[in-house]
Amino acid sequence: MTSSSEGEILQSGQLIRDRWKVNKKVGGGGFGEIFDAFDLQNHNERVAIKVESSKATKQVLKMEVAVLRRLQGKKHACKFYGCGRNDKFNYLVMSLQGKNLADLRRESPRQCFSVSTALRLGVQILLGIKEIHSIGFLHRDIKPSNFAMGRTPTTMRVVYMLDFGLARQYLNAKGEIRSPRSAAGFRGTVRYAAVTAHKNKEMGRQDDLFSLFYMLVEFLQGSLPWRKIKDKDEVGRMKEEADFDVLLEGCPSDLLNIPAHLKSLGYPDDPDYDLLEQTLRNILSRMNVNMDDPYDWELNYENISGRSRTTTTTNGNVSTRMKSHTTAVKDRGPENRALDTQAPLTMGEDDDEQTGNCLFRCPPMNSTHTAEKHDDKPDKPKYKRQEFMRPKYGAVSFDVIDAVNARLAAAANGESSPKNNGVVASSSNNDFFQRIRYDTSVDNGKSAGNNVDVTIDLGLRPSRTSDSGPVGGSITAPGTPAAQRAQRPPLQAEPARISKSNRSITKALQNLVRVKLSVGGKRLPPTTVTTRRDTHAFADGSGSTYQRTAATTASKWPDSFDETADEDPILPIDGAAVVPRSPMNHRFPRSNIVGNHDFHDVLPTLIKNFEMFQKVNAESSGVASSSPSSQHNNNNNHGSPRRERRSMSVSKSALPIASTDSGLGGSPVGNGSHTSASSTIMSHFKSLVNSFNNLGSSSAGGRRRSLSRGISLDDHRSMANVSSSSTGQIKPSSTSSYNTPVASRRHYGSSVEPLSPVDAEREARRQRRHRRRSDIHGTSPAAIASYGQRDDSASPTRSRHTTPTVQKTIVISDDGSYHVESRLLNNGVIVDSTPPPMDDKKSSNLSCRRKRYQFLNFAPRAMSRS
Ligand SMILES: Nc1ncnc2c1ncn2[C@@H]1O[C@H](COP(=O)(O)OP(=O)(O)OP(=O)(O)O)[C@@H](O)[C@H]1O
Repeated sequence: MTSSSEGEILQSGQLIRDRWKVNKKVGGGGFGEIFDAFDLQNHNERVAIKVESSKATKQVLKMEVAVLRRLQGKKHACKFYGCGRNDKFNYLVMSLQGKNLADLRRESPRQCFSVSTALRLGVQILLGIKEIHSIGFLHRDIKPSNFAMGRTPTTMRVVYMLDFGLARQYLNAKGEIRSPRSAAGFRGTVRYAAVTAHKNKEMGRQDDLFSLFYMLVEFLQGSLPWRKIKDKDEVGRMKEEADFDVLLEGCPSDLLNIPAHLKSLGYPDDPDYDLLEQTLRNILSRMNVNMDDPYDWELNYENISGRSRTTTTTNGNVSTRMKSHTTAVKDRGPENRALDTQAPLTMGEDDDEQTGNCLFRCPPMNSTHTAEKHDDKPDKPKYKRQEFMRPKYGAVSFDVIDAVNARLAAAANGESSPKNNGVVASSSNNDFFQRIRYDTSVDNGKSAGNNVDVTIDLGLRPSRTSDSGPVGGSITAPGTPAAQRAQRPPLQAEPARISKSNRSITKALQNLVRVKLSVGGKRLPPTTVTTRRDTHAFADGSGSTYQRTAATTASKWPDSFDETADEDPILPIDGAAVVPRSPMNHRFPRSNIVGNHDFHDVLPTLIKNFEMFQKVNAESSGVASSSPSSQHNNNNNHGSPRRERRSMSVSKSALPIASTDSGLGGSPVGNGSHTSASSTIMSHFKSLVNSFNNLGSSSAGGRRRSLSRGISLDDHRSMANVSSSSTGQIKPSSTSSYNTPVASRRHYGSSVEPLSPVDAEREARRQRRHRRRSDIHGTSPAAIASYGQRDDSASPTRSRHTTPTVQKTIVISDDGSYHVESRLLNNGVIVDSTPPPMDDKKSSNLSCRRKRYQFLNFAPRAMSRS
């Protein structure tokens, strides 16, 4: 069989089952092509044949057949004539209808319908949806191009529902509601899909009706605010944050009842179809609209000013009113018709919208009965971007922002909750919390899927910098430039939302893949907070995740039409960019090792780290900390062995610290306090240095050789620094950082302070343990370095051919605080970065593998969950 044109399955004149003679193509969507044909056995009656290639990856016609058969006898369903398949295609023969509603709206000069037409269409569509729900199915792709007017004199004013390819049974054989899946792939068309679909949740009946609501808004306003947005998640966020008052500006306010009702419904709830219908009918009756009044197109779109068609009916324009769609359908040759139906692939199914035709605003209702004309003067675009949104940003994955900020606000306000381990931030911590900046972005990059990055900027500045106000966080919309980010208002912590945050954070963090830390504006490498499957992306039944740009996502046509099939795996369609998010192309494959960390695991650690910073800072200012631990530290004589050891260190490590700053933390420091501060800092340094040594020794033996081979240029430069510091003074360089090569770490450490016999013994024990473990597990830095370059599947032991280098940098801030950055370089490329633990006891207890991931100095509890 040859096609009449490339890509078409049928050709004009072709006979199917010796009964249907193909005339021409009248439509094409994502899943099939629709041909106009003659029924030779039925007085050449015109029929529509929907065909799909038997080779199509996505077979949906079987579902269509199943649903259409069940819908027979319903007012808004096409007549079913037959179906079949051969080795080339599957086909469904049904009654031929007229133009679809997307075409009809586009043909309107204002791209919108009058209120009369829009709401009467709305009533019919509502009833059509009610019909499909009544047979136990959801449509899941409610949109204007899936509704068409009849084409015969008796059907031309009836709306017909088309395209059941994405339908799903929500009732089982017993008529009970099927239990919802915890995660369902996105189905539908992005522009009209309900938020539920955007969230990949199981859709319910209310979601079909929500799509109807969006259709109505578009009918009335001429467009939807997200019509140009390509990103599905962004659209979802816009929908969730939409202010319906603004969305329906100038429309009958009763329409607000529709989303209000739908929002109150959950998956199993029965929508109140009558209430919705009544809402529409009430408006119509208030406007004195008759259901028999002509539709806009029957009046050739004359005088469409938003005024009720009732005025025009008095014009007696009966001939136009009764004009059949037959003509219109006939007029549309394949060259016009084939592609002007709703394209399934893009956000804007309307080509003209995509090419930037400006929007026209539907005149407000109160002008309906006035003589005021709106016809000639195009109104300004209905929606400016984001105008329609509420000023809060907390939708979809962005819940995490509110949640994080609320939690921080709670901590900063001194509230304690079990979730933050009872850690109460003192009022002196407020500065710290105010300076924590959360900056998120949804990354819809080519390979990363719908990940959410959260950058936590720990503004570790001395508290004296009170002039620096709170750092406003911002949300980065996916794919939007920084400029757009800047437009958005700073995130405000909202105590009122704390309880919601507590709930939503876990949910939101399901999508949270990476956390980036930056200290004092310096970005640390990303780490994973949670590695739960990314349910936010397009997930198929097999667990792999797809990214795609197609507007309509389809369910699979099972081999046998299994109505109880629980999964609707999606398949790539129509050349859409599909990137299976396999472990092989995950951008940060190794982050999976980290395990599932809840934010609540992270926060206490942050707070603890901060407390340590505070303590040092307070001591450096000569102010005794009021916290018991600080007092204890000051007393120097009692408490845990660790404290005692640290106290010992203090006495031994009273080395002068030369700093470019006038004093530690900028505070005037007297002799005593200077000693105390420097001692404490030195004790921390000692921990750090020990960590250096430990990691260096962990690369002993053959692997160590490979490490030392790879000292980079940076390393050599930094060795100069080190030698200059080996005089026993730690001298921050102009950048306040030291680069410490592997080969010199031990020397560097010794130069700071020799280990006590106890510490030396402990150290030796730990190194031995460390060596054993890293050899057994292949987690030596060399192995890790290589592993970091590979995908998940790469074996750590493939590291032999690489020349990894460990580069450590101590970054000392002006205020005396510091942190250590550790980088694993492979052939000069940073493959991993791991600040060593700040707590030497902890470090001695943790394996090399664990230490690698201690960006946040994760609490052992959190680590043990990985
Ligand atoms: N029975 C019919 N009579 C007349 N036109 C039809 C009929 N069925 C479909 N069409 C036209 O073909 C277009 C595409 O049909 P349909 O939606 O069934 O295909 P699809 O491949 O599922 O499209 P999409 O992916 O856009 O949903 C419709 O918008 C409509 O204009």
